[in-house]
Amino acid sequence: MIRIGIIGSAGRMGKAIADAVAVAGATLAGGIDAGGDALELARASDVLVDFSVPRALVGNVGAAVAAGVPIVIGTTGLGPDDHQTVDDAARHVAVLQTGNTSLGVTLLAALVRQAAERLGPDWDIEIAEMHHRHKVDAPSGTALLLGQAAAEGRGIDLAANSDRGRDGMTGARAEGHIGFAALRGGSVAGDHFVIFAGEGERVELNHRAESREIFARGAVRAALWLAGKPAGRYRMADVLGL
Ligand SMILES: NC(=O)C1=CN([C@@H]2O[C@H](COP(=O)(O)OP(=O)(O)OC[C@H]3O[C@@H](n4cnc5c(N)ncnc54)[C@H](OP(=O)(O)O)[C@@H]3O)[C@@H](O)[C@H]2O)C=CC1
Ligand SMILES: O=C(O)C1=N[C@H](C(=O)O)C[C@H](O)C1
Repeated sequence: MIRIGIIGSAGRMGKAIADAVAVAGATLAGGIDAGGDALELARASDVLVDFSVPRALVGNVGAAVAAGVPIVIGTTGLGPDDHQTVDDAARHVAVLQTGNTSLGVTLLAALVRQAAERLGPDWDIEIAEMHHRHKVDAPSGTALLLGQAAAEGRGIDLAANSDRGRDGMTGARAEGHIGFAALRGGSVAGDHFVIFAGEGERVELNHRAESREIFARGAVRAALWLAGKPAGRYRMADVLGL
């Protein structure tokens, strides 16, 4: 049986993942939180699942590489340096990094890419998201993942064509940009809205998470799929065959 080690095990997602490991009939190798020994956990695991905080990424990925075990990274709020860290690690072990492990969002990203490509540059793209009051990063990892899908569909660079929050005298909308808006409140597990606004019509593609269970189930599915895979950077679409 495949042994899964959880980083961020006492957190909201860590607890949900532990439940999903049991449901999947896999073995829980253990879990750590702040101050825990990631290398010790990695050595006891066949695969690591990291849903913690961005500042722990370098140490967690380093432990995976040192122990030679694959790692699923679900932590969001990652910056360009973190993505470089992930790319470097993927030369040594199998790494799957994603802002959303759910089946629904993985499909949504494919639909968004297709819509952006087919509708063309005259359609403005806006991405809105709502999450629970405890969430610390914005825009959500999922919103950025969906923005990246839209940018790929359009053949543009997301970082150079984003509006991340408008306030005050912003001027008219920048042509071709992808806009992001973040709402926070209550216990919302994660809602995402991708709006294609054209002249006289709109196309809206949405996803609503009803609980964290969908992310946890997807994370465990990804971990079981990743265990034993050769080094490389993988995506949820690879796991789900989408
Ligand atoms: N990809 C996806 O599908 C999803 C991703 N997420 C992302 O997962 C992450 C966690 O979310 P959530 O569970 O809600 O957050 P929580 O704040 O509930 O949990 C985070 C956990 O990480 C632990 N932690 C903090 N620092 C470290 C460290 N240095 N090493 C190891 N563990 C550490 C915390 O422990 P302590 O209390 O000791 O500080 C805590 O238990 C977020 O980035 C979130 O956006 C969430 C849902 C789905
Ligand atoms: O912090 C959360 O809760 C979530 N984080 C992920 C994100 O940033 O997109 C995924 C999900 O939406 C829940």
